[in-house]
Amino acid sequence: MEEKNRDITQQPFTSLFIIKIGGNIIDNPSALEAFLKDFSAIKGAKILIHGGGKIATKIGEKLGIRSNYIDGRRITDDETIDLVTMVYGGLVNKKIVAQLQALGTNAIGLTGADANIIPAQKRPVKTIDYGWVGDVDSSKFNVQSLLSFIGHGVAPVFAPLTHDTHGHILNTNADTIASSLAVALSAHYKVRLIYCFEKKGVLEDVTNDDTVIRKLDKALYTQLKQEQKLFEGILPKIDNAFNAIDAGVHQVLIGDARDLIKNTTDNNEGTLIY
Ligand SMILES: Nc1ncnc2c1ncn2[C@@H]1O[C@H](COP(=O)(O)OP(=O)(O)O)[C@@H](O)[C@H]1O
Ligand SMILES: CC(=O)N[C@@H](CCC(=O)OP(=O)(O)O)C(=O)O
Repeated sequence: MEEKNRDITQQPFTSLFIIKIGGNIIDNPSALEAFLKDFSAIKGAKILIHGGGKIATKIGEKLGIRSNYIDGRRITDDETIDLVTMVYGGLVNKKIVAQLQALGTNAIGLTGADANIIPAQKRPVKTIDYGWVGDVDSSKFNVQSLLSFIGHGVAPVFAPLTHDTHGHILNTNADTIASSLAVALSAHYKVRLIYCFEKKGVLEDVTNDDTVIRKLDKALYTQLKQEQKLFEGILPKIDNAFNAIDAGVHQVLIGDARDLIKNTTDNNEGTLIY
């Protein structure tokens, strides 16, 4: 087929890096700058998903909006959804996109509402009312526009926001968006999902960066949880990582944002989930 007639949404089965960056890095300007330089240097298809929970909490405090979390999910009432829409969809997303443009990477900032890429369901109230929090199902994602951006060499940058298809923005955990996008795009690309944070990987001893667990399967995960060596944010991150692997994502890694370049190669650092 002639190149000019090639349907760019029909991708050859090549590699795609889906990279998630968390709040501790975003909140540190020099760490973020170094990370974005490395992200820019990655050749080929790539998507960035950012969090920003820490920044939303800080700005909320200045505005008199208190943050409450249950099981790692922010209780998102009316004023909190406005707060996170401004912080994730505006401040954080647009600053990252502008920095990437300055580094020569053509990026487009998106929420899940844009191009209807991530329709979500407001979490039903059972014992806890999470408010405007969205649960996602990767089989409902509309990835055609994403494929088109990627096919044109544009890197999508996602804020952790989705929508309920009835006009409301929903707050969705960034780790979950990353794993679900990885699943949705695995039909089109060989996906490597990389969770970047401030530690070397999943650690046997959280206070010692020399104790990286290089390979983590479910049996070892269960054992480490029983030994109480894993707690807080790393637990939902690992759960999301296993969900991705179970749903056919080629590779999932949890590692240090500073090791991003190494973690795009087979000579990776960090923790490989399998
Ligand atoms: N064994 C462990 N190895 C690595 N991190 C751990 C471990 N146990 C608990 N953690 C905590 O999990 C945190 C990562 O989760 P989180 O703060 O949600 O990251 P992010 O905001 O980057 O997504 C680490 O900063 C660390 O405090
Ligand atoms: C529902 C829910 O909890 N959403 C998260 C979204 C941000 C996030 O995931 O940020 P990090 O990756 O930096 O933790 C929140 O508002 O904190």
